[in-house]
Formats: sequence, structure tokens, C-alpha cells
Amino acid sequence: MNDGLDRFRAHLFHDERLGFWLDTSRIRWAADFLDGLEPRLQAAYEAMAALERGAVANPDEGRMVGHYWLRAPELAPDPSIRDAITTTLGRVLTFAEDVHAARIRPERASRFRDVLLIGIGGSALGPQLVSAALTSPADRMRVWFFDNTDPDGFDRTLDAIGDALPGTLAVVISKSGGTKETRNGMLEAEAAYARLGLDFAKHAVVVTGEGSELDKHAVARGFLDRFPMWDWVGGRTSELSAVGLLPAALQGLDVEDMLRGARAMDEVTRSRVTKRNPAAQLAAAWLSATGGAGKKDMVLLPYKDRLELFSRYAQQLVMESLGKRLDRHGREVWQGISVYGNKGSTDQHAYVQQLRDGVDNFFVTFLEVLLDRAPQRGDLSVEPDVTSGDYLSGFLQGTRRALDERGRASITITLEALDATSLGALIALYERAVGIYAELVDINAYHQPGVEAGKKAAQAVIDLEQRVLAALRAKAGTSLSLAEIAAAAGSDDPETVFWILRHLSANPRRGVLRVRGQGAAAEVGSPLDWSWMVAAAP
Ligand SMILES: O=P(O)(O)OC[C@H]1O[C@](O)(CO)[C@@H](O)[C@@H]1O
Repeated sequence: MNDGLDRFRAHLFHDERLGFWLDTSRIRWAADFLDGLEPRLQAAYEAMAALERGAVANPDEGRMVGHYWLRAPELAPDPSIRDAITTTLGRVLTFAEDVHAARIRPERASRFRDVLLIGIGGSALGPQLVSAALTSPADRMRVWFFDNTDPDGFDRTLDAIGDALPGTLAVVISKSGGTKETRNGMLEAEAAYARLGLDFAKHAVVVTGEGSELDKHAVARGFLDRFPMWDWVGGRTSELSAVGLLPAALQGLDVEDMLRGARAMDEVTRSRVTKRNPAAQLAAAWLSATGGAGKKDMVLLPYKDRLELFSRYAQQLVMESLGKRLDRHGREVWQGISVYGNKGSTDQHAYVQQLRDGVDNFFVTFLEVLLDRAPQRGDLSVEPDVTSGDYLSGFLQGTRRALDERGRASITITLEALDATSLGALIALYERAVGIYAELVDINAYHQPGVEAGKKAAQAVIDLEQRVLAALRAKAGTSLSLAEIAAAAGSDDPETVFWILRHLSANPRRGVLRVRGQGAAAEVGSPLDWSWMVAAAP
């Protein structure tokens, strides 16, 4: 028992000003692990300092990595960057005030009451996390999301917005300005406004890189406003740029508090004294738990409904940053840490069974918020002198203990309260822990070469579909084999042609073409042997 207490004491970090605790006592550190790691940690601190001074920390893309400057512009290496950060923050705040005060108004409705954010990945996950975590009855606007290219998803969101669309401000966010899912979302939104006889441009702003395709579109169409995204901010670390600040300010959240929280966490996590640096301790705990080679998954369990999206947010931050084939010397390392999770205690009734009794391929991070609910809501007793919040805390502690008894590692992060300041601090903590971890395993955390392969392959499918459609149109009214269609489309990839045909047959091009595969697999051996009827669609 005392052993446990000593361990707890030795590995419990607390910062009073941040209202923040980090407990790594249940990570099952080897006795000399941290001492042995210290030289590498010192090198990581130096690398992080160089990065903050403006080193090109993302050499593959020739970019600086400046998300820390967003909350401390005075650290930016260049006056023009400092100025861009402060000017943009001012513009974001003024724009939100003008929208709230109906000085900026929609075409027909009396004022904007809703926001439709169109973005994906780093251009949506942070805003989604923040919006859900900090929403309250005091919100100035409701925020909706298009974060995919799922037509049914668009329809579902538009149905939910319903009659409020004329008073909805579309915020289109894409750093590159060329992401297809986001482009499609924007076109779908444009069409929805047009169906009501409204001009999308009078209801839209963009956050994007200057001169991007999206930026040019916004200029050409005369959007209400444009906010910048800079090449020195990565998508997954862009929550505290206009990407996250604009939607949050429109919702009515205190974005300056968010920046203050992140800034305060940065100050603490710049420490080169490992015992006083929670981001370093977190990174070291990940290294200890995963063997520095992704051998265990990171299960994120916030015991707070408002933080339910934290695992999705951290999933991109951790996996897109750390999931790398090559290290910085070009050696094959296949790095990464898998991240999943939802929320406690809900997950206790789902997969926690396996965490305790099944395969030991994970470490848990519990996230706890001490303040159960807003004090003005009272504290109902569900049993004599026992509240729902006591149960929430009890379940967290119980699961932590039950896992520990089985030798399963866990970390616990405790926030005194969940508000804009502590959420900003939490985001900053994870950003720096990822940066330090990447230094420890010697990879570039700031590029994402892997996602390009999927994007290129998707574009190749779209291009092939065009050729398939042209071939089908030329043969309307006939029945063709897969091989014939592939040959007519000039493709030596019948498998992809089959996927295209199967999708087309479920979604006929109205008034143009109907494609139907025929023949039961039992008769012809395989659906790949179907004949495809090509007919003009009704
Ligand atoms: O903001 P953008 O350029 O639309 O990119 C969205 C997301 O796509 C990615 O580039 C990956 O494909 C992410 O890194 C990024 O957050």
C-alpha cells in the first residue's frame, strides 16, 4: 500500500496555476527509465527550443513549425509573422462581434444565428472538439459541420439546419484550399442556398492559405471575408489559428482564454527539468508504455461527456504526426501509436472488459474533470449523500485500480474544471508531448506523406470513372462484360472498373445512364462474371 503511495507521490505532477494534474505512477516505469532517458530528453528540449526560434523543423516541406507562436506572438522569429498573428486575432474578434451585432447580416434573414463549418481533418476536428466541449446555453450561435464528402451526411446536416439556412454563415476551412471533400461540401452548400434563391457568397467566409484555389474562389465570388492560414501552421495543430478561433468566437466562446490556457501550458512545458515538465513526462510515459515502437495502443478515456471528441482530435494529432515509415535519416522504422477511445464510464460497458481481461496491447489515459457540473445546477443526491458525479469519479478510480491490479498501464490527467482556459492548456499539452515524442524517436512529426498516396489513388479512380462513363455512353442499350467495359475504358484494372460499375448501378446518373449487373454469383461463378446492362436511365 505504502509502495503504491510512494510511487503515486513520486510520479504526481501538479500545477496550481493551471489547475492541472498528471499522474504517471501507473505507467509501471522501470526504475531507471527516466534517468536513462534524460540525455535524449535534454536533446529534445533543445530541438523544441530551436523549433520555437524558427528552425525549419519540417525539412521535407521546407517549413517552420510555428503553432506555439499563435499564443505567444512575441516569440515568432519575424515581425511580419507577429503582426499577422495579432492582426488576424483582432479581425476574428471584430468579425464575430459584427456578426453577433448583426452589422454583418445575411441576404434575407435578419441576422446570422447558425454557423456551418465546412472542413475536414485538422480543419474540422479541433473546432468540433472545442464546440462540443464548451457549448452552453449562453452560446451566441449554433455550429454545424460538413466534415466529409458523404452526400447523405450533407443532407442530414442540411435537414437538421432546416429553416435556419438563410441565417446560417458558412465557414469554409482548408489550409491547402484544394481538399476535395471540403470543395464538395462547399458546392453542396452553395447548391442548398441557391435552391432558396440565396447567393452563397453573401453567407460565406473562408479560412485558407493566401492564393490557394479556395482563396481565389472566395475573391472571385466576393465572399463576406477571408482569414489566413499560414504554411508554418500544420492542419492538426491549427486549432489556435483562425481555423479554430473563428468558429469558436462565432459560437461566443472566450477564445482569448483558450489562448491564455495554451500559453500558460507552453510556459510550463518549456521547462528543461523533466520533473517539472508534464509534456515531457507524458512523452516519456508513451515511450515507456510502447517501447518507443508503437507496441501498445493509446486508449483515451475522458470521464466527461464534453470531452468525448478528444480521442478523435488526439487521434489525428498523434497518428498523423507519429505514424511514419521513415525516420529523419531515411531509415525504415514504421513508427506510430494507435489512438482510440470514447468516454467513461460509457466505455466500461463496452470494451473495458478486454482492457482488463484480454490482450495487453494498450495503455489507458484517463481524463478527469474535478468540477462535476456548474455549481448553479445543484448537486442532486442519487443515494444518501452520493451524487452522480461521485459515481463518475468512483468508476474512473475503480477502472484505474482494476487495470493496475492486472498490471495494465495507465496515465491520469486531471483538470480542476473544463473551460476555455483548461481546454487550451490540454491542447497545448498534447501538441508539445507529440513534438517531444517525435524528437525521442527521431521522426518528422510535421509532414504526412502517407495520406498523399490515398488521395492520388482516389483521383485515379475518379479519372477512370470518367473514361468508364464515356465508354458506357457509347454503348447504351447493350450488354457488356467487365472485360469489355475495362477495355473500352482503356483500363487494365478490371477490379477498379468493377467497383465503379457496382457503385454506378446503385447511383444511376439521372437521365443519362443506368448500369445494372446481372447474373447470380451461383450461376456465373462470381459477380466479376456478370454482364452489365447499359441503358439510358429514365
Ligand atoms: O486543411 P486542408 O488543407 O483542407 O487539409 C485537411 C487535412 O488533410 C490533411 O492534409 C491530410 O490529408 C490533414 O493533414 C489536414 O488536416
